[in-house]
Amino acid sequence: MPVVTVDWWSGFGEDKRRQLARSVTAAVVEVTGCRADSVTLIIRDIERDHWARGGVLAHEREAAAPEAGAPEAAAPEAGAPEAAAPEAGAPEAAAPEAAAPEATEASASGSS
Ligand SMILES: O=C(O)/C=C/C=C(\O)C(=O)O
Repeated sequence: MPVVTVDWWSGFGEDKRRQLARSVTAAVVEVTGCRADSVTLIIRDIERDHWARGGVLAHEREAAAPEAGAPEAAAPEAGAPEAAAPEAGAPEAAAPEAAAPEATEASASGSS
């Protein structure tokens, strides 16, 4: 009975929540092999004044650079703003294969 929680900024509408529910559920089913009706998704809308990164509240960061982080301004259909321009310090941007367990398994099976 997998339970997935997504915390994201308030502003996405019901269509986006429905799309997220379908996509996340499909991904969990694909990965685990469980039934779709056993997957629970909890979506929590967080106001930007209750969200801080790097010690700065998001609404204050947005006020300083409005185009930098608002999902509405960054075409949410295309994915998170970070997906389009990963930050230099993000581990997944630096070496995605290093963190993937499949890479280790593939190497192990290939060498035996
Ligand atoms: O930059 C952050 O700290 C958070 C960004 C969050 C979103 O873009 C979102 O929930 O849509």
